[in-house]
Amino acid sequence: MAHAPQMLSPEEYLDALLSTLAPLPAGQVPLADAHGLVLAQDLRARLPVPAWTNSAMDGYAVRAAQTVGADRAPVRLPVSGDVPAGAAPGPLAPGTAMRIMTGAMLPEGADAVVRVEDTDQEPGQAPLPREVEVRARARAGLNVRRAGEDVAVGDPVARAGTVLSAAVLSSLASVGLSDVRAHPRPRVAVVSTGTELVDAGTPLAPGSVPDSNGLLLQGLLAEHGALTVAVPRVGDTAADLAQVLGEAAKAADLVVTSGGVSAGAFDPFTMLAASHEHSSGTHVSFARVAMQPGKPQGHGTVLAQDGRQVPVIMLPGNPVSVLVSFTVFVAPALAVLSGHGRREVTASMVPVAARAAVGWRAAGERRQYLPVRLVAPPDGEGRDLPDAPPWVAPVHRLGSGSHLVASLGAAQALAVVEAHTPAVEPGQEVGLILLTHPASPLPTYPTRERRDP
Ligand SMILES: Nc1nc2c(c(=O)[nH]1)N[C@H]1C(S)=C(S)[C@@H](COP(=O)(O)OP(=O)(O)OC[C@H]3O[C@@H](n4cnc5c(N)ncnc54)[C@H](O)[C@@H]3O)O[C@H]1N2
Ligand code: MOO
Repeated sequence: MAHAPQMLSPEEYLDALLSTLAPLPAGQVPLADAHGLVLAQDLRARLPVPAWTNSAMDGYAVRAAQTVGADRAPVRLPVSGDVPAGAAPGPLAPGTAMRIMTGAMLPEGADAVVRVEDTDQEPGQAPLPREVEVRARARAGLNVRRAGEDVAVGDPVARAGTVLSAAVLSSLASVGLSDVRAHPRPRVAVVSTGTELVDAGTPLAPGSVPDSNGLLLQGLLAEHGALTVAVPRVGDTAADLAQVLGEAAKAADLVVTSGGVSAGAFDPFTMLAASHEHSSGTHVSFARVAMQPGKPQGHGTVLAQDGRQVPVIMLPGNPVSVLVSFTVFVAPALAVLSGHGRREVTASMVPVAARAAVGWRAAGERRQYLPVRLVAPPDGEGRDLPDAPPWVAPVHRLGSGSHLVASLGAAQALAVVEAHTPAVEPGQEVGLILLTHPASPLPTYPTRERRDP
């Protein structure tokens, strides 16, 4: 009798997978194309922010000393000019005020801005008045934004490893940068294996199945900032698989496949590994990982038609296994390719705490990853505590069954239950990994028991 090899823990398998991957080489990228990329250099400000001292309000630039007592007895000042945003004003003549707009450069000699509301002038469009009555006392610095008060030239603004978020990009533009060294977005080919697969919406012949994993993986890749470059489908022969993999890998930094990695008599990856490994240039190894779903896994390299060896991650075919395996293995692999450090990537995988609102069956010797939704706390359970852990419930009464694809859309997160947990009891603490785009609003699947036909 064949003995199954010992199972690896998810951490052991992830470690083995990540040790084969390196960040994609960084290049110069215009800021407009860099959203979501990982910065590959430390950056300092080339401009101060604000670039010049300017007004925080629409109003009148003055010398503060000339407004002393204006709160009790209004002070009338001649208006010597107008400063719209973008203008470079001349100096403020002593004893006068200049009308100024928000963001416009403060004239030399002025040290405060009186809001238009604190004068006799109406806010909004109006011709330049000859005089203004100031009705509030301005202290030096009132409504003035000083040059360099946010950052000065040479101040550090971002470190290598920073994700170029919308806010970071705006900060880099403000300090005078136009492009940065960043790691590119990983280009990924998705390969669905299985002769049973047909396009979504195609009338089903007996035995065939709509290809949902292709769409699932393509969407997950987009949600994780990767580019999908090919989505071929292949039947269950090793020769076809080798050909499709080589073609798909051509424009890719990574190939992700689903299906064909278990013990089935027609599983093409196992056939490929057994018979074609050396002639096809495919080098893959398989593991059994102590997780449910997602036990059979594989990774290695495939020979692309352009001669490169391209990493491949092979996921099991069951759809829930694909979502779970993507979250636990592919997402960290993409993070490493994208330029994140391995230690930081593995640290980010630690689940947060949650509580089970209902009980469910655990997964024996395997760690369970169960699709859940966030629910209201059961009556009387810490509803008012601001930092109370969220409560969760399975999206489906059949729990973590790896085929429950139709209810997967209701999942907001995966509950993580350690191996050898006899069962999850109501109120028990479990781990929680939030999904990238949790479903909202929440359907409940399904509400009634069904009898098998
Ligand atoms: N004797 C054993 N059988 C199985 C074992 C085992 O250890 N011994 N492991 C089971 C586990 S766990 C899993 S997970 C599956 C993994 O199987 P494969 O990776 O070989 O996947 P397939 O057999 O190709 O497909 C499984 C299932 O998923 C459906 N599928 C596949 N691709 C798609 C797709 N693109 N879109 C939608 N659905 C897809 C497929 O039709 C099957 O129903 O093996 C168990 N068996
Ligand atoms: O481990 Mo399989 O992924 O149960 O379904």
